[in-house]
Amino acid sequence: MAVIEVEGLRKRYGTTVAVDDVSFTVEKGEIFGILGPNGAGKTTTVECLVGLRNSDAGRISVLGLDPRRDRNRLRQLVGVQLQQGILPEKLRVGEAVRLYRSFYSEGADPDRLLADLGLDGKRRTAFGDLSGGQQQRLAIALALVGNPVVAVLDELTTGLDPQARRNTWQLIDEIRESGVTVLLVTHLMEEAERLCDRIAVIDRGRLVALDTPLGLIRQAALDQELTFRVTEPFDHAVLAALPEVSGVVADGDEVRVSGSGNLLYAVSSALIGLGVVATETRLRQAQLDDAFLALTGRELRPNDSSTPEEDR
Ligand SMILES: Nc1ncnc2c1ncn2[C@@H]1O[C@H](COP(=O)(O)OP(=O)(O)OP(=O)(O)O)[C@@H](O)[C@H]1O
Repeated sequence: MAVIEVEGLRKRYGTTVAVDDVSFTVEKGEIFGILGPNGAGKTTTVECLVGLRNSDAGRISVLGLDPRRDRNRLRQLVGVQLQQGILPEKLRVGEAVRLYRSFYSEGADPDRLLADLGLDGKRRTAFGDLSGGQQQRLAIALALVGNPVVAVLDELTTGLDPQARRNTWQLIDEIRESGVTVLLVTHLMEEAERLCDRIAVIDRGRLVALDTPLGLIRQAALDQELTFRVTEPFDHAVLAALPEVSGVVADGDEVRVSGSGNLLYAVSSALIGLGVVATETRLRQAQLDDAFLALTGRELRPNDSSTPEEDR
């Protein structure tokens, strides 16, 4: 069942086309990623979805509701954590969660939620005194306090150190297990690959591809690369003639074979047939970032440009 339907979404700011004819659907219970570089139009897309921004054209349905017309009803059903959740520095954690809880007719127990997010010891701590990781967890708590059917999380782990990032990912897994549909906006390849069931790749406002992480890699039809060392020279033409092989390059005793399909099996069998012993064998499969580069012609920004903050 589709929880979110977007058809032909367009949004421009003056002469900048931020979102250009984007269409996708999000199914119940999935973690759906919107992946793209800075300025790709990700935030604008989700802002339109949750009724924070009016689109110029297109049709949006979230849980059967129109975000513009039914914004108040939708607010009860969709939890939103947008970039840089800004709270007053002096607002305490417990106060913030109770305040947000009061916006909903039904919702989570604030104390239980804080305990679940590992913030129960921080109830009396001011927002400004939290670490980056704790601020993120509070932002997630605020997005979940209304027991939403759909959670929209924008740049969830930007600025977190690797450990805090992994903890947050674990949390998202748990949110999904509780039945919440998650729309995750990210520019982090690893995050998208680790968490998302399907990913919409957006570049310069346009939807470039939409598939599972593995499907995106397959769509990009990228080669694998097999590297090994040999103790004695052999006839490379035997490997080059294999249907799985697209190229063979030798550098001293190191051989690099690129290709597709069951490359490892095909090359290993051929080497055994030749009586050649291969050592230090390594197989490099294409990753999502290779697929992104192949699909868009450019790289995402390096893993994370912001300064990681310690998760105290
Ligand atoms: N309020 C605004 N007024 C004018 N231009 C805007 C506004 N908000 C976004 N833009 C422009 O629209 C384009 C898409 O921006 P958007 O924030 O949606 O992208 P994004 O993919 O979320 O990027 P980021 O990850 O940097 O937030 C960019 O060129 C941006 O400069």
